[in-house]
Amino acid sequence: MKIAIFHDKTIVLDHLDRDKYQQIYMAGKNGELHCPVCKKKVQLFLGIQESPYFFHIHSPIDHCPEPVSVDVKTEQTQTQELNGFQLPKGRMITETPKSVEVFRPAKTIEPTVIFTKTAVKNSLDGSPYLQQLAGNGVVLDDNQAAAVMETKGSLLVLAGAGSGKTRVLTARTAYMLHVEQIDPRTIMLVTFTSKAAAEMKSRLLTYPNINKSNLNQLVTGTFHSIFYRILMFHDAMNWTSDKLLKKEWQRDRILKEAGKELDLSEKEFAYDLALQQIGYWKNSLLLPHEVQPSSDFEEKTAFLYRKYEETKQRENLFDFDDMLIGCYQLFMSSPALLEQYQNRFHYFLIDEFQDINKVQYELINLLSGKHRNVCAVGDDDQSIYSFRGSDPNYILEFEKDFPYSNLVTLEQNYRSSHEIVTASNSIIAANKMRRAKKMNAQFSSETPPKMFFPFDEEEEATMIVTDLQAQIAQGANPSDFAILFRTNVSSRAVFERLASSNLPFRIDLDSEAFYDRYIVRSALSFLKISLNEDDSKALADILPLLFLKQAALKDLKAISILQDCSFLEAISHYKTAHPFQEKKLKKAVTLIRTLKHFSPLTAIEKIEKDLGFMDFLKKRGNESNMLEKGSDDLKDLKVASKGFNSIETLLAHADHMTATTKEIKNLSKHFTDAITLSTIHRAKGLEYSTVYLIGAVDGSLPHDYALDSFRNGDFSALEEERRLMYVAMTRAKQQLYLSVPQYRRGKKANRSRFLSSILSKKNKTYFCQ
Ligand SMILES: Nc1ncnc2c1ncn2[C@@H]1O[C@H](COP(=O)(O)OP(=O)(O)OP(=O)(O)O)[C@@H](O)[C@H]1O
Repeated sequence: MKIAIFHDKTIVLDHLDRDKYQQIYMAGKNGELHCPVCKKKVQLFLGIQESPYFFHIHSPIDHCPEPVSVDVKTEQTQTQELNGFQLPKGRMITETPKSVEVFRPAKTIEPTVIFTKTAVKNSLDGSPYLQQLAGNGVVLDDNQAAAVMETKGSLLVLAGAGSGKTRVLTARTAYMLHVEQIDPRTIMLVTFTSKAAAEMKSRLLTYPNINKSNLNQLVTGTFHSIFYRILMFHDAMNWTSDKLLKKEWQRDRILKEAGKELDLSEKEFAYDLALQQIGYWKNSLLLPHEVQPSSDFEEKTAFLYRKYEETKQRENLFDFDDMLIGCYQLFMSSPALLEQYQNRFHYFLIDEFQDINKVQYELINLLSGKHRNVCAVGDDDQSIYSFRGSDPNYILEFEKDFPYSNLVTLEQNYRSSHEIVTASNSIIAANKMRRAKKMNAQFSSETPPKMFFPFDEEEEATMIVTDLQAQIAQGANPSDFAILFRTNVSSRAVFERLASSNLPFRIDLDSEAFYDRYIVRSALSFLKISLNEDDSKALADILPLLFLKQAALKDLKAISILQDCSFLEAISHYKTAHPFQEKKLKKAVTLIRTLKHFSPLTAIEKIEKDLGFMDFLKKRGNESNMLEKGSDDLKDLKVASKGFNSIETLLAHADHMTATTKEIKNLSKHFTDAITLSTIHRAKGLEYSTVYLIGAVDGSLPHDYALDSFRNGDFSALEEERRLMYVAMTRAKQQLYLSVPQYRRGKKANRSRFLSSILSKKNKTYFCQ
């Protein structure tokens, strides 16, 4: 049914402005929509699989006939007869749509190549042990078997997405232990996470002829855990765990202390980004005196880096990066010790080699100096950690440092359908810096990937949650689904929609809740103090935005007592050395007072423009976090605020969401069957039956900062973004949905430039924006 009644107005979907769909959807949820025929409650279906329609809440099968077409130009006076039914009088809210935008149905991404199952030879005659493994369900194809059995000399296993890296590494270890009878103490097996190491060990235990005592002698773990053990063994006094700066806030505290010397504001300077930059320098083996800053931000950060290292040294502390640098320095300063370890380790197996950084690479280079038996397993197309110092060049130029090494390429993708694999292949093929390879799928699915076109982030969230609800109602398990996004902040709308549904979901947020973010909180504090002029927390939050120091807080409180006025009023009496500033403060107070009379969106726009929030953000400039810019937070807040009629309801919602985020962060760890909400980075190595990738538009994926670098002539960041899209797409086994919202952060968005390669010529015309 395409017609419904909203209060006394008739809504005809085909004539409804695109930006109103979400509002009407919410009206339906709130019981404000009615059937024009039977007058019972209806809701708007806003999903991915079908175009929107109204449905009766209590009977999914519409029993009322659709009234015939409505003449939208007719101004209705009393009543109107439609198909024999009387429709309520009243004006239609949709007579002339503002925009010509119509709902675009989801688009199927047809594969460009027809599926032909590649005959995969399972190398059973190669080795009786591999036959035994196959008997145990661990079948290996020819290339996998080669990667398992080539144990002498260095080997690069270029393993495409879903090609069975883990299976290969585990089988290779078993093969070395059982068939080649290699002493487990001479093998070092490095994984990307300690969970991966534990999983590999427990899998190995199920393999024939592998016993626990053998496994216990194997040196396994992450780079950090392995090299920390070496340090502890040789210099336990200086490396006890109580000296480790485990938490980010501990490192942050040292940095902020150092920042006082430069008069850097705790709130305004992006200390999180500075910590990340310091980690990058350390992982690239750049000591403080070797850093060559290329911007004002880097200059300040280089100063903080020097101070940070001095503090650690003085207080005898260390951080995670020091574990690797410390070990590297230990080997460099003690050739005898290095030789001892070179004699000890004969074999190195390194997983996720594409994410190796300089210090890790140098350590392996040093330790393998004698035997050169390095087996590196990785996929250059999945290198996504350059901000931490990882560099795909190590995999691209492996043969340079390990001459005479062998290469095995794993191109069978056992995870994803042919339709997903071909789409992913087309996308990644556009990267220049990569080793050529092409994945082949093992099965075809009935359901090729789909692109869908929500109006904006809000509708995107609604459409996904509607789809999830339908699929779970039909028997799918919540854990089959993942919703992936580029940055934490882009998960806001979908988080909110899931939180108000009854679907179980988990989220691994490594940042604060959206409404707790500095810029968002500050903007909301203006609204709070407008409602309650004595809100001291809100007062403290807005001071930097009024270009006042925190020290002013005490004075303002004193003024409010002495002059018996509110905290807000006190600002207008505040004396500074500059009359022009005092005048500005007075004007600001008048403006803040008026905010409560506006809608949340208008009020935020006033904060942005009339209160000089935008100037503040500009001044913050490149010190703000590159990835999650403050000005973007304000845009996101404006999108979120559109759904609220009053400032009170927006503020209540923000409080509720902040509390819910904390609750879900804690609770969701215990959920075993839940939908996953995750950044693409965190989803690396994982797989799900169905993946929804949100925000497949320029500015989101690829991220704005990569587009900026590209404009400045550097294409490497853009290539990393393309790899991120590739990683996201290849997490899906059966079904992949790419969301291309038409508006993002209140502005018209262009579909991600990466998608061009999966659109046929016809489709390209269709998508021209
Ligand atoms: N020879 C094989 N036959 C059938 N299934 C296989 C084979 N090898 C691996 N698989 C299966 O394929 C899936 C993907 O394997 P795995 O997770 O090891 O891939 P990966 O190379 O680590 O992927 P990615 O790098 O994309 O995370 C797993 O479900 C695994 O059990």
